[in-house]
Amino acid sequence: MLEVEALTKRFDRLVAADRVTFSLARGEVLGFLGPNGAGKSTTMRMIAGFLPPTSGTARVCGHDVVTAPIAARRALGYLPEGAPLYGEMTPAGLLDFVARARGFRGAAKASRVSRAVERLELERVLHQPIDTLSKGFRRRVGLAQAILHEPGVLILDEPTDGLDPNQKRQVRALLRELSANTAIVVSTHILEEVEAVCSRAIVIAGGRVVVDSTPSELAARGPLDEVFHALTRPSEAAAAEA
Ligand SMILES: Nc1ncnc2c1ncn2[C@@H]1O[C@H](COP(=O)(O)OP(=O)(O)OP(=O)(O)O)[C@@H](O)[C@H]1O
Repeated sequence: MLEVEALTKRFDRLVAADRVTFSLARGEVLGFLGPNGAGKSTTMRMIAGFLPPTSGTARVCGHDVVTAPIAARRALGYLPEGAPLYGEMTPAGLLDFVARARGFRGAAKASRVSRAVERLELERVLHQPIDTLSKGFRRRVGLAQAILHEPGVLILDEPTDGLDPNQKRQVRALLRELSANTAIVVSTHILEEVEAVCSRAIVIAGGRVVVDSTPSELAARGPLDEVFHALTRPSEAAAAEA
């Protein structure tokens, strides 16, 4: 479903993502872990077609993000960091707009929108401007637009950021449900989230993949926060890469 090949992004002298390589099958939920500035968002933005790679590429359901960006975007749902949305629109208006942009009309459009509204429990805020919603609801509107067309690949940049514990649990359950037919990449700072929803875990530090493993293999190395700390210290990251 998703193949990422030596994806690299340079910003002047900084290499924000350095030959990031992995692939992901349907049914897998990949936790993308790493400290602030590790290169997670940069990598996700390149996969989602929002940032051109300096070199390397990714294929979404077989479509190359560099040479076939429109086909790749059709097959992908993306929740950007912070979920920038059109604040003056209502969730109802935004989801209608997104469904139209995705090519749905009439009854198909209505059913896609109502399914997304139901899954993210947006009924009671549907007609309120997005700017006036709580952070958690804005995040849920962002998730609703990402899953509306039931894409083969979902790229979610910190999907549970700003959600209260009940909402976190609901979103994690939704991700498990969606994963049956989807390959999902989730970036997070929350280590227990990786154990709760992910079948794979990649740790990225200094733009490089330092571990590609499973949450249980990581947990077997010791308490997850200590393992994470050890892996992402600059000297350890360099050693793991060497
Ligand atoms: N447009 C840009 N121009 C210059 N540098 C950038 C740009 N975007 C990101 N960077 C830099 O690239 C590096 C990786 O940033 P990125 O946002 O990918 O990290 P991250 O792992 O997502 O961090 P966080 O967990 O804080 O969201 C950082 O040093 C960041 O400052």
